[in-house]
Amino acid sequence: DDTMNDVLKEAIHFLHTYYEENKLPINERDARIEAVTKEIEETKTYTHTFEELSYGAKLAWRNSNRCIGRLFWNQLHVFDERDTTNLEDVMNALFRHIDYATNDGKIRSTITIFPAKRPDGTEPIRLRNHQLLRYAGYDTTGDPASRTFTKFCESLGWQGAKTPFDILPLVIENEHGDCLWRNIPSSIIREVPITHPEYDFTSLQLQWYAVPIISDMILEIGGIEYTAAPFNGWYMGTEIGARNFADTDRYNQLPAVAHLLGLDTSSNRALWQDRALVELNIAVLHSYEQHGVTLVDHHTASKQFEIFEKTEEKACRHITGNWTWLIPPLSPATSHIFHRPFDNTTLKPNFFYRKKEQT
Ligand code: HEM
Ligand SMILES: N/C(=N/c1cccc(CO[C@@H]2CCNC2)c1)c1cccs1
Repeated sequence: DDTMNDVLKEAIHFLHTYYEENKLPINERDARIEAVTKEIEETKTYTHTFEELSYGAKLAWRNSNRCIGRLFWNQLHVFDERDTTNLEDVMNALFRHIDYATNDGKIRSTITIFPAKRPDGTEPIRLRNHQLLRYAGYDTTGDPASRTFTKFCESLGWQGAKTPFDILPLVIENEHGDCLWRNIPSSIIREVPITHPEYDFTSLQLQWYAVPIISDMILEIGGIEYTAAPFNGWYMGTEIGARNFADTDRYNQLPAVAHLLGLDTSSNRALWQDRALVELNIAVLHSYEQHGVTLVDHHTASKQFEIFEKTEEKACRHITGNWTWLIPPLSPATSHIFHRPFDNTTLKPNFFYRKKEQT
């Protein structure tokens, strides 16, 4: 049937790439393809070797068109948790991911891969969080982006302290719909209080967590969908300073920063929002550096991406990218990215959003 043929087609395409890029013998490739074909005929799916899984996750990162951080695509630590289905064990693997990736501030790019979606479409494990570390959103305080998920957590019995920066619990489910939630041990949570090198920012009472760990995307490798595969890198400063703290439907801090700086916020032409943005982003970069937590500024990140373009060119690989996401939200035209087009073709392996009806 066509699903089986789809998996087979994707599997063969992935295995050709895997064997070619790793300079592995053709006869071994053909033997592997034969074995995989048989396994798919018998079971409608197949099992990746650890090496195939690891390289597939790196390829998915390299193919992520919206990611500016792809220079380091080949440096990804992979935790293989494909045999982990017990909810308590899954929860502990998530705590281990947070701890390993944080590495006392010297962040390590890491992915943990739980069992894949089965041929019948059932998912052994579902992670309900958008990111493993994120702040709760309440009606009048916290992160508005988390309001819906916070209400869901409260419906499970979770109660936050109602501060602007309450770390949400991890919420996971198995195929039977059994749901387990746990607060993350404070010992593995690394956060950075925001200060400014010249101005006194303490009255803003801002902080952010060290490690962004996306936990709601699907990793697809060779036709296999890993629906629970949380991954992290480190932040680019603008994500925190120009979006999370600045967006009016997030922490909306530009007016408070402008007042603290004594700016005239009554006139657009005074560019008070722009001055507030720059100082807020200077504060974020300064604070992470002071606390020894990895963070990249958007100029360095653009330079690194430029090197990535060149290394891909040298490897005779066609680079794909999504211009609208790749340009940084602060001073975008200072980046070379702004001044060139990108082919936004979707290559595989890759990371995908979960389709809405699957929620
Ligand atoms: C190592 C440092 C990294 C940096 C600085 C970085 C930076 C970024 C930034 C700034 C974005 C845009 C996010 C937004 O605008 O909301 C992004 C998107 C993305 N990154 Fe990276 N990244 C890094 C590592 C990784 C890793 C390790 C993976 C996966 C293995 C990854 C996969 C992705 C994906 C899939 C997206 C698009 C997400 C979406 O469509 O919502 N990145 N990255
Ligand atoms: N620095 C990062 N930033 C992000 C990467 C992917 C997604 C996001 C958050 O995306 C949300 C959905 C659209 N914008 C906010 C942030 C990374 C997270 C995990 C690995 S690197």
